[in-house]
Amino acid sequence: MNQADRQQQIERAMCLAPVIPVVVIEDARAAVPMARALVAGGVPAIEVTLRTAAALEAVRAIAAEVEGAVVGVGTVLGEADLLTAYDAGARFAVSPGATARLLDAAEQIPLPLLPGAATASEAMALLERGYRHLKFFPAVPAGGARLLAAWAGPLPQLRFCPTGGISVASAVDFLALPNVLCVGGSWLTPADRLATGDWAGIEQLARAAASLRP
Ligand SMILES: O=C(O)C(=O)C[C@H](O)[C@H](O)COP(=O)(O)O
Repeated sequence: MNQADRQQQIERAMCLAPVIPVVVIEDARAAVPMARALVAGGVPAIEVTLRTAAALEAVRAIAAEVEGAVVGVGTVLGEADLLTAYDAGARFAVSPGATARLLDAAEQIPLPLLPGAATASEAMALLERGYRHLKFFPAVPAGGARLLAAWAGPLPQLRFCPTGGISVASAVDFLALPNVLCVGGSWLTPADRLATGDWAGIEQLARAAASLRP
């Protein structure tokens, strides 16, 4: 898989809905009903962070059992994370930043990577390596929609998924920008709703997120 194919695949995932939910899953048994609720609400691309012991089992279950879901893996820090994500059936990987070692590894694995950038120099370095789709992280603390709007002039080739500190209110500001395809956020899958199995509540949050694009 070449970089152009990877970029096309990641763009497809980013365009499925205005929001990619960023999930921290503690109990893998919640994965399938949670993903079904998100898909039913109109939010099919789901990022499961590698921050918990249950994450990979959750990715495996969603990939195998949830029709319509496009599951990705987040908090990817190195080659081992990329390999385990690929083996678990992930369709894309997301990293908070980028290192040369991570990018070298990503070129060896047929799994599209959405790498994080927070400065113009980081974004330019990724553009040099063929990345046109980036995560902007941490979106709100790093400068919010005003910073991304400022990048649209000198870096018009880049498209972003801002993530980090985004709420429903700030999502609207980001989604109005020409260089934003979607935003990422944890607000669709709150820990308490996952713990109590409130799938109807998660579907409702997904439905509201799916209708966010102006
Ligand atoms: O895990 C990763 O790879 C990250 O980069 C961090 C996530 O993007 C944020 O944790 C999003 O969470 P909220 O800020 O609560 O919406």
